[in-house]
Amino acid sequence: MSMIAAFYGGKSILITGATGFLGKVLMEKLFRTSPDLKVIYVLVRPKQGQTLQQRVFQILDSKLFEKVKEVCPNVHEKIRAISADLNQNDFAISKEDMQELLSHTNIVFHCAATVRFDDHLRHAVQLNVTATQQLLLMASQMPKLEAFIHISTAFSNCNLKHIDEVVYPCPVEPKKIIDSMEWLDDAIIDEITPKLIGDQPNTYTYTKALGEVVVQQEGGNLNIAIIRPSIVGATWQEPFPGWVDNLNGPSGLIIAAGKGFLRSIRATPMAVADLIPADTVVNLTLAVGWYTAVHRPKSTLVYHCTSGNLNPCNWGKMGLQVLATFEKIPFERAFRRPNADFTTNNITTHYWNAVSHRAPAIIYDFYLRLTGRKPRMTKLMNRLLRTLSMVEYFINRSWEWSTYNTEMLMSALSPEDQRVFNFDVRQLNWLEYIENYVLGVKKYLLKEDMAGIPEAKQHLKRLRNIHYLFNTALFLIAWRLLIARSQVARNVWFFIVSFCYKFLSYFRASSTLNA
Ligand SMILES: CCCCCCCCCCCCCCCCCC(=O)SCCNC(=O)CCNC(=O)[C@H](O)C(C)(C)COP(=O)(O)OP(=O)(O)OC[C@H]1O[C@@H](n2cnc3c(N)ncnc32)[C@H](O)[C@@H]1OP(=O)(O)O
Ligand SMILES: NC(=O)C1=CN([C@@H]2O[C@H](COP(=O)(O)OP(=O)(O)OC[C@H]3O[C@@H](n4cnc5c(N)ncnc54)[C@H](OP(=O)(O)O)[C@@H]3O)[C@@H](O)[C@H]2O)C=CC1
Repeated sequence: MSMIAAFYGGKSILITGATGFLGKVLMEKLFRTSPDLKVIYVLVRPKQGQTLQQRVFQILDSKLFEKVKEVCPNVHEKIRAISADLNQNDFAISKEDMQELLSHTNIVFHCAATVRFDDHLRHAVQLNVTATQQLLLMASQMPKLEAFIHISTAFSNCNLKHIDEVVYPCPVEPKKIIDSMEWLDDAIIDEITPKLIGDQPNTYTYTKALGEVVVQQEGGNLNIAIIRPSIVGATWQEPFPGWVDNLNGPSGLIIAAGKGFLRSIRATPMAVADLIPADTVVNLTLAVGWYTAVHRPKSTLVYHCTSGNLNPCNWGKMGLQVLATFEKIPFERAFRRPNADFTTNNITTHYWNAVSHRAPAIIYDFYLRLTGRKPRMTKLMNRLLRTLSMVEYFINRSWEWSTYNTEMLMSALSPEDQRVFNFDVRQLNWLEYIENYVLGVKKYLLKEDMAGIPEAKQHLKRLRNIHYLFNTALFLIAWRLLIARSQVARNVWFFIVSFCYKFLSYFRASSTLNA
């Protein structure tokens, strides 16, 4: 019997960010392994004209939860959606709901965050710092609380090369930042943002670092742990391989490469691609929840959930495997044949951006205009280039994350828990994982049918022929222009033609003799 699964039985669990990528996988695993848990409270905001209930039921009715329905048929009754906006005071939670949360919650998993790299500092601070502070305040009023698990990111200190499982101090105290956001106007915030974030690449990593300091400073007597995942990718094994439902991290770029939009990417092939599957993160998170509640470590422990030091894979290997998978499992209606390449040089990056990204987009938009349709490719390409510029920082560097706490926890688990809540990334076969990832992107993100693969392959063959035809025509035109202008080119041309003629004459003569 799994001790961890048994621990969550009968518990009331509060999850923020349950409608997000990681939150959904976390809920799924909890319901599947501990179907006798009492209730999961999820803080949700109404969105896109859907009520809370509709949002939550839509998640429960998705493919991700198919296995849950078998072991926990009454899953709909065990989830309680609470209307909340983490940007508001007291999260805009009603008094009754707040009372219920405060008096019943046993475990808190704080996953909600803004994960956009370009978010305005005010918003990023509100969600990643102030909301964390408020949640801690709420947690301190929960008499039955056993553990508070905060999800951060391994990149919260990415200005360092070697990162230990400790909370690093920030140059400016989070409290001062929170206060200043209240009275500074947007223009001034824009102006001081680069100075404040210093050597951090964006407001996301900066505010996640501040959030950790808040957790450490304001955790009081709570039993707290911090989890730092690196780049969270599709699921490895559970509930099935390759599940992913948003474009963050590599997923959007895999689509862009598979559809033929992405041709070149400024990345260091030997840099470590520190991906970590979503189910691995969730298994560690649940194990940490159990350990923190049962063993009550004296200080706040930080757990790195990374792959680079235990089972490294680099961007070069990952890119090649992604491309190899497109051969077997192509995406439908590709714009061009998938053929993305890595470059490390600024000049070649600009060159390929102009030649392989912008020029085809402009030509295609021209064609769309000519045929009376709305141009859209340039806009899409600009968005892709913007995304590339945002992720460049992370794909041209390698980091070393120590994993003592994570390894300590692994050895503290029973063999059964090590199996059910496996977070040993050394067992991961990257080639298999990446293939399943690409397949998952096709199935769950693009919602493409496997039956369409032969047609997609045909389409790629047509694109290849068009490509050859286009290149041949381009070469002939260029050559024709050259021999019209240059005596040297003309001489070379006459030499080639006379050589071919002589060769043919010789061939014809020898075949006549043989006959
Ligand atoms: C050889 C091949 C190799 C390929 C593999 C290479 C892999 C490299 C991967 C590197 C990843 C590095 C990640 C580092 C993560 C750090 C760790 C964390 O904690 S970070 C935690 C993780 N956080 C992150 O990863 C956040 C990163 N993302 C961002 O910060 C922002 O998306 C942005 C600033 C990049 C673009 O902002 P903006 O231009 O304002 O665009 P919006 O977002 O507002 O979307 C507008 C519309 O476009 C749509 N769409 C969007 N992207 C794509 C796409 N790629 N495609 C297609 N469509 C896309 C989107 O659905 C939307 O549609 P609609 O709803 O309007 O219909
Ligand atoms: N994905 C990754 O690569 C990595 C993620 N992480 C961390 O993991 C955690 C989860 O990330 P992930 O699941 O990928 O992120 P998502 O963007 O998929 O999910 C974010 C969640 O936060 C919720 N949220 C955002 N704003 C509010 C708000 N104002 N009020 C209430 N809820 C809100 C979202 O709700 P809604 O659905 O309503 O928008 C959503 O449920 C984050 O803390 C992130 O920093 C760490 C490392 C890497």
